Amino acid sequence: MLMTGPGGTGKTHVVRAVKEVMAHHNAAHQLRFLAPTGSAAALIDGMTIHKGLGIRIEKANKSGKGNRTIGEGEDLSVIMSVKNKSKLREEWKNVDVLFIDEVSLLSAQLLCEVDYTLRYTKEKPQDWFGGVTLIFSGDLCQYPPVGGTALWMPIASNKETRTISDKEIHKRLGRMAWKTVDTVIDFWEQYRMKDDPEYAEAVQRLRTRTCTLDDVDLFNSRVVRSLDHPDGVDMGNAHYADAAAIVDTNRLREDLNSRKAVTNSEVKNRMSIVNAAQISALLTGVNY
Ligand SMILES: Nc1ncnc2c1ncn2[C@@H]1O[C@H](COP(=O)(O)OP(=O)(O)OP(=O)(O)O)[C@@H](O)[C@H]1O
Repeated sequence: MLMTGPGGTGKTHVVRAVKEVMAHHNAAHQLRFLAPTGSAAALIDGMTIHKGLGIRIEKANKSGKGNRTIGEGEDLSVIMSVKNKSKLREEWKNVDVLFIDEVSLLSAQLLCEVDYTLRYTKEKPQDWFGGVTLIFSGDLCQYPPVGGTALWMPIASNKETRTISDKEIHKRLGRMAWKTVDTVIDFWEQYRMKDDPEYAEAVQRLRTRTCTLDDVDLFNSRVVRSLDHPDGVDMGNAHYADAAAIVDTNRLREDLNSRKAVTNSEVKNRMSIVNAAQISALLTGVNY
């Protein structure tokens, strides 16, 4: 099943609600919640797909460019990797349903690995996803996967070749796995921007790449104030106390969040306390 619709229509909200209902009925162990990235996983209190299914990030063939000749009885499993096999079987033995959120970030190649891993883990090699029911949630108009092929991308017709790269095999199998989705639920009611219908309509046009020049003016009128944009929106203004800002770096996000926390504590006449964390592990190649 696929639950889809524009951002802010409540897809993640439903995923969270299902989780709570199942926990209430002591059936939480039958469901797993995964997402392609750490941030998306955190929103549903889940794990990344790689962690939840023990999929190694590096490939057996690191370049992905090496060619394999198909039809020589070669087993696909040799180019896949599943670690801690018995641990994985134990962890997944009671799981019947897997939710994957932010599906636009899921590549065909990774879906192929999810399918293979579940077949192996559930010991049902003949069944798609090892017989586990997959519920995808997300919006395919949003960000595509990094370094992989989007699930909606059609596969080019077979060029009568017997030589095919690992990456291509994964892509084709992932696309076939995606094609097993037979139920689509469309979300359309806007919750996140319900108090700002003008903005919601412009965002909807941005989603379908049909923005007007007025939309561009509207977006530009909402740029946060900075040295580059001295006339921009002042997030410290009480009018914008509940406004969400979209930023392009984690650093800027942290900066805005801490300023907002200080403003909120001043408005509510509360003291703000900053706890500095000390990094004890040495991470090579990372600058702080
Ligand atoms: N049925 C609902 N009733 C009340 N509030 C809701 C409902 N559904 C969603 N919301 C609220 O609307 C906001 C957006 O919801 P949510 O994050 O689930 O949307 P989404 O479709 O997953 O968006 P995105 O595609 O950007 O991840 C959240 O603050 C959520 O709490």
